[in-house]
Amino acid sequence: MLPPLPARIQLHEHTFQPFIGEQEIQQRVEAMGQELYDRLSGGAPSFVVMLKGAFVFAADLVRASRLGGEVCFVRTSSYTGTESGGQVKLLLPPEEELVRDKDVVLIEDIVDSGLTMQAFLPVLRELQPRSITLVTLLHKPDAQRVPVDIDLIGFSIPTKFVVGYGLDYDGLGRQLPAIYQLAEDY
Ligand SMILES: O=P(O)(O)OC[C@H]1O[C@H](OP(=O)(O)OP(=O)(O)O)[C@H](O)[C@@H]1O
Ligand code: HPA
Ligand SMILES: [Mg+2]
Repeated sequence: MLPPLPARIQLHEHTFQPFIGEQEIQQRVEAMGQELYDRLSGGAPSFVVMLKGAFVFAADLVRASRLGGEVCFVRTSSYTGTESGGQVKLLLPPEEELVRDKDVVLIEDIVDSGLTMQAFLPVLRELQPRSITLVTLLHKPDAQRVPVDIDLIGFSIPTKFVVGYGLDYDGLGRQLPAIYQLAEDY
């Protein structure tokens, strides 16, 4: 038998405590899938998944949406520990033919400072998609430093560092099935 999820998780030097449970996440993602289906009128968009953080959310959301279309992956990186370095590196760019003239559903795990989206959205727009629908599982409204137009938000959360369900702290914690938050202030 598998052990239950622990009430405290130690990643590197920090302790994390339960924040959003597996069931609550699954229920919200199912509802988001339904909303996405309605917004796109059951069409066939291109899903663009932001690696690495969005890989778990995207896997659940694309299935929950019942939509057609292709899935592609891009990768950006800007975080060390709990801080955005401010410099957003594009490590894997989008496939042009999956963006040009397509309805793009951009899947993010979190919009925090907004700097990743501020850097990446112009890259996407340059390829002239027909439309962009930005979906994020998590949003930290009080931490946002630049404006970002988000079409669909799973959970608005306070300004505390979180891990799990794809999100990491210095590479660790992505495979946790629930979302945990930093137990201490930072
Ligand atoms: O709004 P922001 O403050 O820019 O933060 C959001 C971005 O930060 C994280 O990515 P990260 O750079 O950690 O790369 P990762 O997805 O590989 O973890 C997260 O996955 C988002 O893409
Ligand atoms: O709170 C967070 N947790 C993990 N990765 C992140 N990237 C931006 N904010 C966060
Ligand atoms: Mg990260």
